[in-house]
Amino acid sequence: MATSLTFTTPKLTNSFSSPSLRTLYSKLSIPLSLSLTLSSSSSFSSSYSSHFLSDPRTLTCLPLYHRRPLSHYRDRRRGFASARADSENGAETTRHYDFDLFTIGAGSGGVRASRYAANSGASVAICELPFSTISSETTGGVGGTCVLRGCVPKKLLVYASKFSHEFEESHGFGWKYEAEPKHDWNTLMANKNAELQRLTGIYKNILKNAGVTLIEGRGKIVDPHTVDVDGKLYSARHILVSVGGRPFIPEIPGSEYAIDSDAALDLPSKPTKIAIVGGGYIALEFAGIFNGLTSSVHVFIRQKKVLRGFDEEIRDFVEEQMSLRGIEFHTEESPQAIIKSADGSLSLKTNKGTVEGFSHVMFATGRRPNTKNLGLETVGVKMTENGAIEVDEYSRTSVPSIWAVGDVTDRLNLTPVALMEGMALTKTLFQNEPTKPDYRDVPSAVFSQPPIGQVGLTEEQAIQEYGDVDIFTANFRPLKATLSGLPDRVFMKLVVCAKTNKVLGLHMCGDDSPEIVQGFAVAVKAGLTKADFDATVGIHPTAAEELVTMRTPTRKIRKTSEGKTDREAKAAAGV
Ligand SMILES: NC(=O)C1=CN([C@@H]2O[C@H](COP(=O)(O)OP(=O)(O)OC[C@H]3O[C@@H](n4cnc5c(N)ncnc54)[C@H](OP(=O)(O)O)[C@@H]3O)[C@@H](O)[C@H]2O)C=CC1
Ligand SMILES: N[C@@H](CCC(=O)N[C@@H](CSSC[C@H](NC(=O)CC[C@H](N)C(=O)O)C(=O)NCC(=O)O)C(=O)NCC(=O)O)C(=O)O
Repeated sequence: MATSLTFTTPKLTNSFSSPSLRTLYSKLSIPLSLSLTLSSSSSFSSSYSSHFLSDPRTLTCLPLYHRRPLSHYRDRRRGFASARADSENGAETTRHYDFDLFTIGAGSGGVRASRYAANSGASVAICELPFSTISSETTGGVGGTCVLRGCVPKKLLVYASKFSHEFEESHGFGWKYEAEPKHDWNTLMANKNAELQRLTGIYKNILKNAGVTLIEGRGKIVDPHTVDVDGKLYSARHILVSVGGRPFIPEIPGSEYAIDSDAALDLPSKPTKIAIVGGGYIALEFAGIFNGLTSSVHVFIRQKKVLRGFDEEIRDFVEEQMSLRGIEFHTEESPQAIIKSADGSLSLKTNKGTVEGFSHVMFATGRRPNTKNLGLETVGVKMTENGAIEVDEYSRTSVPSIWAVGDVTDRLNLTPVALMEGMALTKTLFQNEPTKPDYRDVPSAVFSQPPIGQVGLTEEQAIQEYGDVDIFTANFRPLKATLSGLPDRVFMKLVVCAKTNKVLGLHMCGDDSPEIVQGFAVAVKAGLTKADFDATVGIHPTAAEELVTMRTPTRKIRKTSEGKTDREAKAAAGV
């Protein structure tokens, strides 16, 4: 994480590459008196690129400048004056660059920043490796992790796998089948891959329509304003690194037999029995996918519980519900070796013993920033120990003309956060509006089965930060389970500040949690109180209505005079 950095805040940089001042004024038909005033800022010429001027849509708009009040020009001058400070950043204001922005990596953050920069009038290029479902040093694809190897294909597989539970549920509602429904893996893979091809095409079009130049190849930074793509050099006033991350597999004997999440999304055949190492988002999501598709699933976690960092009750609840669906959890077991038998099956040796007979062993042990061979060390971009690019609050690296967004910075590794960072960067660089991404109350979901949705503080974080909190919980059997006869339950929790009545956190595990929590995240982000929740009428019968009908606190946690919570005080006193 880059929180301890003290880089300077970015200068306002209305920084477009530069046609000559005189030509620009004549094209804009700005009166000489005004142009003289403007020229005193010395950087108006750097405000619009040749691309901007050659765009016919732009030229038809230019006379509008005549009609703008003088204050408009004064405001712009403020921006341009600070653009002069670019020279302090190593960007020569008089130098012509091929592009205002050159982005390396066309994933969520890179695409978002590039197309919004282009929409703001900047000339933009983006480079990306050729498409493949599995990423490598030479393959990637426009769309990046989310679209090609993460959120999207994962969610398609989640949808595929949910049917088996629904078939089971259906019996209690009177459905009978002559034979058990069968799943065809090849159909799923073919349809999923066709969708990925469609999406990468859509993203190429999105870039094209925004006027972004797409260059296929591997980008490498050679100096603070130059990127080499497979031997061809491109200069840019700003360089954005948005290359994301890659799955990380710890080196243990036999790790070459293990698959990662890229491979797990594109297997030639369905696993019969799979070991999944790790207890994070990816591990739980794939455990649900393969369990739903009727593989035998074993999850190995080195902690006592899954999902470190999540609310403790949610951690317990999801593990219990997943176990009830047939997933076997091996807790406090660390992998030591993978052994391949003569029949091709795999065994996983851990600190507690060996489990045999796996067709696949998958590691979901985190992801690492993709910062190798990018030339970052050569130009002096600072990185953390795990290879993440260090950035300030505006996504600026230690080299002033180089910026980074998304997973490569290892801040909050979620697609919507990368989008937010990309948007903020565009505003900072090309809209005269320095903008910091806002990481408060970012909601997130785990598409496990059942899924989790959460926003705001966990109970543990709230106690730490506020001391006195009221906890409201609901743990119930949803209506559907009454006839399905399955042991499915739903858990919900509201964490409320005892002093202000503000809802500090909201957590849910059960069907539709991500969809429900997205809506409630607005309320939490807006700082609404428990009284506001109570004043909202429920929608009946839904699971979500519980969130506005939890009247009595499950527990009230209060700091004692020694600064301990009631709970800690009782534990210390042995009661
Ligand atoms: N739905 C979503 O929004 C999704 C988001 N993501 C994002 O992708 C990123 C990567 O996800 P994921 O891979 O699940 O990573 P996480 O960091 O969430 O989880 C990694 C898991 O692997 C364990 N682990 C790490 N190293 C080892 C090791 N050497 N041996 C055994 N266990 C190990 C960790 O244990 P321990 O807790 O002890 O460190 C942890 O349980 C996350 O940052 C997440 O934000 C991914 C998928 C979906
Ligand atoms: N919420 C929908 C998501 C569907 C969706 O957004 N699909 C995306 C692809 S995956 S999502 C990939 C991700 N897009 C988004 O997250 C879009 C989010 C929202 N629409 C927004 O504009 O903020 C991204 O990488 N964005 C970069 C950028 O927008 O610049 C798409 O392009 N669909 C077109 C189609 O299907 O025809 C669902 O769950 O069904």
